[in-house]
Amino acid sequence: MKDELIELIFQEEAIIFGHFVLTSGKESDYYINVKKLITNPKALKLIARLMKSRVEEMGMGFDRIAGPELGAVPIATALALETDKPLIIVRKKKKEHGTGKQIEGEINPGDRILLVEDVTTTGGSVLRAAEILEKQGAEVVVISVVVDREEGAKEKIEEKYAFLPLVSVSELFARRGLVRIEKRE
Ligand SMILES: O=P(O)(O)OC[C@H]1O[C@H](OP(=O)(O)OP(=O)(O)O)[C@H](O)[C@@H]1O
Ligand SMILES: O=C(O)c1cc(=O)[nH]c(=O)[nH]1
Repeated sequence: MKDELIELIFQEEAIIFGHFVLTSGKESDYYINVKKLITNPKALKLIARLMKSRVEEMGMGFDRIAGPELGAVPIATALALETDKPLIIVRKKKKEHGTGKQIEGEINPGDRILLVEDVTTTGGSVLRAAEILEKQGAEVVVISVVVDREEGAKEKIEEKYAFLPLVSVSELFARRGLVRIEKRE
């Protein structure tokens, strides 16, 4: 399944080259456009199945699945359908009207959460979501991501949580026989 995902990433042109500014403000000469995968039913199903089997292999029990806006929402939804576990969506900021909520979905104190993300670079975005969930009494037990860019997220996340990337960027580059000149700061 993992090889199939790596193939799809190239087939769907979910890795592109050029000059990109990232969420963290860092700059990069490549970009993982996971949106290409999460809008493709075949790829989305594959991601959900792979995440489910990897989490099961770890033997990690969880009660709910959470995904931060935006990229993780389809992934968390597909995984909720695959596992029959309830879904939680974490907004980037509180809704400014209506319910005023930042979290959609129920959380009971002590609920064990599988938190998913599309891409991790510094890990800042997913760790912010984890903090928001924990303020509501949840316990984040594992963070799973489709592609980890290996730019510090793993080290930061593993200070507190189990981390489960489906694919790391070095595996993508190795598959294509590409050599990364250097990691940009
Ligand atoms: O690990 P980090 O350094 O925090 O970077 C990764 C984050 O950047 C992207 O989000 P983006 O802000 O592009 O949001 P989107 O999903 O709403 O497009 C991605 O979806 C992660 O959330
Ligand atoms: O760090 C980011 O913002 C980022 C990097 C990347 O490769 N893809 C993405 O969607 N976001």
